[in-house]
Amino acid sequence: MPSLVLLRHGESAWNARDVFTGQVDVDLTPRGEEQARRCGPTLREAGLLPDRVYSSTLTRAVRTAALALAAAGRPCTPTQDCRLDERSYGALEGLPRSEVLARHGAEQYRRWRRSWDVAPPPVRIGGVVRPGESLADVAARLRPCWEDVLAPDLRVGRTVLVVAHSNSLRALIAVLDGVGPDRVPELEVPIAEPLHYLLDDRARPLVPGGRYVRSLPQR
Ligand SMILES: O=C(O)[C@@H](CO)OP(=O)(O)O
Repeated sequence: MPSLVLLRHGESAWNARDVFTGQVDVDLTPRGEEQARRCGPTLREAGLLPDRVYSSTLTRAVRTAALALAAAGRPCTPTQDCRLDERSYGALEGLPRSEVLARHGAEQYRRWRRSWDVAPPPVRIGGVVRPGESLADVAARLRPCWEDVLAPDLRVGRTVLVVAHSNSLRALIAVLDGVGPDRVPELEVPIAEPLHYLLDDRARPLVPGGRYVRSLPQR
């Protein structure tokens, strides 16, 4: 039966400093590396070693995938797809969350982080303007990745691991589970905790929301 495992990368340097990250390519902290490694045995014990591994193009996701699979005894280089990249947080990237909260207030802060259709403000780098992305924008770029890359692997019964980010995974979950804009704010994806979806042969979830895979207690 097709299995899809979604995994958010381990702690990054900017997660540790509580800074908006978006598409800035920061690396894992030593703690994040350890969190990634711990996912390997968890997947192996759950019988979820993947046939195919996809990640975003950002270092923290690529390295999480590589560290987890090496720790599971199945070293591999993930196939990178930029449609799995974190949302663009535009002008918020690099700002401490506490500063954004204090300057703009709780409601605007919540809209930028967790609404369906409010995009963070654009950022100008050199002469180039990069827009912020709403979750709806992220879902729009993810849908073709789901249809053309992930779902075809799943429909032939493969186990697929996707290593990505807080918001790209929230968008993918919204697409998979058909979560509407009103329930999108409730979606949260914890760091380095594999989320397993068992799917039918048309790659539709058998249990909405999937199930987090926990490691067996240490003996
Ligand atoms: O800053 C970011 O890019 C993301 C992930 O850390 O933040 P949030 O989950 O708050 O949207």
